[in-house]
Amino acid sequence: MEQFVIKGGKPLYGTVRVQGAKNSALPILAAALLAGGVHEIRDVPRLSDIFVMGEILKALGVKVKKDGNTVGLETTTLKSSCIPEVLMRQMRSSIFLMGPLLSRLQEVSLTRPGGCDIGARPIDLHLKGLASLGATVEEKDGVIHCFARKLTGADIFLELPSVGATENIMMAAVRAEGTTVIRNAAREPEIVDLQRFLNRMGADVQGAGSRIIRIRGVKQLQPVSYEVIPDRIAAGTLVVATAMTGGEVLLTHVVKEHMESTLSLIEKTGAELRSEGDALWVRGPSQLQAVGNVVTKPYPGFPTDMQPQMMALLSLAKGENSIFESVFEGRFKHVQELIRMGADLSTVENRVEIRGVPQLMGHTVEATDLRAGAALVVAGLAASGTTLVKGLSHIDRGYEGLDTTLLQLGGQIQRCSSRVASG
Ligand SMILES: CC(=O)N[C@H]1[C@@H](OP(=O)(O)OP(=O)(O)OC[C@H]2O[C@@H](n3ccc(=O)[nH]c3=O)[C@H](O)[C@@H]2O)O[C@H](CO)[C@@H](O)[C@@H]1O
Ligand SMILES: C=C(OP(=O)(O)O)C(=O)O
Repeated sequence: MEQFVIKGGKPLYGTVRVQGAKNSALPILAAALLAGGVHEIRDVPRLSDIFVMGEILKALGVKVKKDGNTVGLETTTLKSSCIPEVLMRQMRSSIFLMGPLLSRLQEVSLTRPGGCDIGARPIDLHLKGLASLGATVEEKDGVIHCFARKLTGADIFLELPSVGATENIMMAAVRAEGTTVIRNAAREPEIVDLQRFLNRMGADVQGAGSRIIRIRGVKQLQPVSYEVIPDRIAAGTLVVATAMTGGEVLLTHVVKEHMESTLSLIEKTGAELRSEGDALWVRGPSQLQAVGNVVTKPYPGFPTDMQPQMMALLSLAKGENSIFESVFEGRFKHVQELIRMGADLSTVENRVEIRGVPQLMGHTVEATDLRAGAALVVAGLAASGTTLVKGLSHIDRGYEGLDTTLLQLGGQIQRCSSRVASG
């Protein structure tokens, strides 16, 4: 087992390029199945979730070729519509294969997806959406079998603006007969990126980024070469780390407009931010200030994927804050770990009250999910003494070489096997 050994208290300085977006790359790799031929997807971050997506695609018959951050897919050879359970369990994003397989092969068999333990994360909206397009959905002994000789456009209202359900329905609808309208659609930038990718392949999708998405079915799609957008959560995590350590960092490959809610909160803590083109300059304050109540919301609200990192930051802010988690009911597993590091936090249902402390202290802590892990790393960078962060498999799901990136910025972080670190 590996862990990070972090010697805290050193401000981050330097320039770093932000990775491509995990949450764009995963649905786009799945969407490539919609068109037979050779696709090239660029700026794909090297993450364990991307590796798993590659393994699933291979298991379905696709030829996958990786060269650095470029993934080549030969999808003509797609032959299976059955996703192995062992791979389904490894991540939530395995669910993205449903829409494309149903569209291309008229059927898909899979089990419920795995992923981070941050809540129940049902898939009812995905299944209802596909059923509205004419698919029959049957579940027996834990296996979901979904089939449709023909998919037909429909008017679909999502009870919640689910990111994954919006994307799955978009992918299933692009080759359906007629027009599909998704109402109360999620508006995340990654949905706009998926629309751009689908349209580049020849689809007719309009409205992503707004509450209503219209998809006019087309007969044929072509393979394409495409570059995914920058990762707004990876960028936000580095901004938080800079602000917490009182450092000064220039991030490149950033779309600032995708980060408005995160950046406006971080600015309120006293950090200075300036942007030009795709560059974002951050300087941390000598003392972080409280911002009041923070509530996670679907985009354009403050993202749940930044909540744990923001909690680490506010733990050091002068005054009192609270964070209300409105998206996932179980996304507070980092709270106990931050308390071990000296944070003054108390939880009441889905709200955490944060009373700022002058200093966090190094401790041995465990990442229980991806962003909880990111929060513990940024806390460790700012803390006095040494922090050991266990559970790196969670962090590696979403950050490409987080340790290498932080080392490049002068952070004192090392990836070690637990035996070496404790011996
Ligand atoms: C790969 C990817 O893009 N992952 C992101 C995506 O996850 P994901 O697409 O899984 O998240 P959703 O937007 O679907 O989930 C939002 C809420 O809807 C609920 N829900 C969802 C689907 C469903 O069928 N039924 C249902 O009740 C969920 O339990 C949750 O409470 O959006 C989340 C919310 O921004 C982010 O944290 C994840 O990083
Ligand atoms: C929860 C996350 O991702 P996923 O939906 O892939 O589990 C995340 O990126 O923080």
